Amino acid sequence: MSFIVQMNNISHKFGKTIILQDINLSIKKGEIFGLLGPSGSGKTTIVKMMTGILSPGEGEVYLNNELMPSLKQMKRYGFMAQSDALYQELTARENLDFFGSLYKLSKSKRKHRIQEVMDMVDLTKHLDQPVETYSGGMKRRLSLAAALIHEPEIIILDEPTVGIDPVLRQSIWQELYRLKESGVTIIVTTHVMDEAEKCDRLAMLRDGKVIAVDSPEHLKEGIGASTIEEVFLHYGGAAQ
Ligand SMILES: Nc1ncnc2c1ncn2[C@@H]1O[C@H](COP(=O)(O)OP(=O)(O)OP(=O)(O)O)[C@@H](O)[C@H]1O
Repeated sequence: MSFIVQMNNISHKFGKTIILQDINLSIKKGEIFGLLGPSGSGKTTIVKMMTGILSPGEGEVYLNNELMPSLKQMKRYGFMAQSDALYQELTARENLDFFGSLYKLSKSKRKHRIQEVMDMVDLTKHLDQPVETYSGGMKRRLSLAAALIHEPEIIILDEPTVGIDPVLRQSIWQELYRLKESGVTIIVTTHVMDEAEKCDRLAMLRDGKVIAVDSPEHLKEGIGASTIEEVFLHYGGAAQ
């Protein structure tokens, strides 16, 4: 089995506070891997380490068997952060063109990809509208489009559907399934149980520790639970 992302014995402190303790995670190519845990459990810190934005105090992160941070590997990621990193006064097209140029895509490639990713997130009609006129949900979808512009092999989404209505949430998940079908590995953080159910495998986090890792079905079967919430409570997690 080849793993696209590996985190080995990761521990981390901010000041004197221990934030992560002995994290070991192996993510398979082409799976949707969820990090589920309450606010402050360390999800964002973990994904920042995966992308190489943050170096762990102890332990190693490997992407495609290469030790992170590696500039070459960093380009293989698309990262959709919690707060939208968009230029409000620019149009969607200008924003995407800018992100595409950061990844050194040619002008014609950018033009082609802008059309493709905007189709994916159903925003083509709003391409030439300034982002400040977008609704919150539209901004989230545009952020997803921006994270996909360079055709990344791995996409990391930090709480992608926070503040998004159920219909849009569904459409973002449909998009994630389509990406998975095309071989993209998807890593998603969430504190929402029903979203966790949609992942192929799930790591449950509490206080900077991994308390369980498996598919949602196996996690439930293992303890005879009918919901992921029950599993989380069983392993010592807190309610949302
Ligand atoms: N730069 C920092 N300096 C000090 N403490 C930090 C820093 N970044 C995060 N923390 C702390 O680390 C802990 C884990 O934070 P993290 O953002 O990884 O959690 P999270 O699970 O993503 O939470 P949320 O769901 O609220 O985003 C929190 O207690 C947070 O206050």
